[in-house]
Amino acid sequence: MIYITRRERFSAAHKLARNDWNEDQNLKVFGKCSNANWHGHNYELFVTVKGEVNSETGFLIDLRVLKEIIQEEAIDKLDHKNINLDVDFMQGKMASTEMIAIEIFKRLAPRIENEGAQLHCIKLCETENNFVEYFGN
Ligand SMILES: Nc1nc2c(c(=O)[nH]1)N=C([C@H](O)[C@H](O)COP(=O)(O)OP(=O)(O)OP(=O)(O)O)CN2
Ligand SMILES: [Zn+2]
Repeated sequence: MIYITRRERFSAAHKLARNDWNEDQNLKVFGKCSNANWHGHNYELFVTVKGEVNSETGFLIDLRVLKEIIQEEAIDKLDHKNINLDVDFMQGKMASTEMIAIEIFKRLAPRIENEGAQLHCIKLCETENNFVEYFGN
């Protein structure tokens, strides 16, 4: 079993607020990230894949293929977008780092399985101080 990781980056806008809560409730829970305070982050995404090395190619997965999958399923959808408003797979969900990581995992896992490997972890850094890791369960 070996692990390989590809890093990508995207910039996106968001806010943290529930439509079914009033301004005070949102402010209390989400603070400066809530209500009218749209703001952006330069996210860093680490996609870690696991599996066996193919003895002929020496590859677990071709990193060019992994790059293409991440680009199509995540970066094209998220980069320079408003996560709350523009991103189809985030509709009806909080635009938190946790939820974005979970949704990215769900989108990438089947594509990576088609390549004969397994998605191990999505690590998503929202700021230089805050990141989440999701392992699929
Ligand atoms: N559990 C979560 N909590 C918070 C999330 C999140 O995604 N999951 N997100 C945010 C906000 O998006 C906010 O923009 C984070 O910014 P901030 O707190 O300013 O983070 P910094 O790392 O830049 O702040 P420092 O105080 O300098 O560490 C809030 N909570
Ligand atoms: Zn934020």
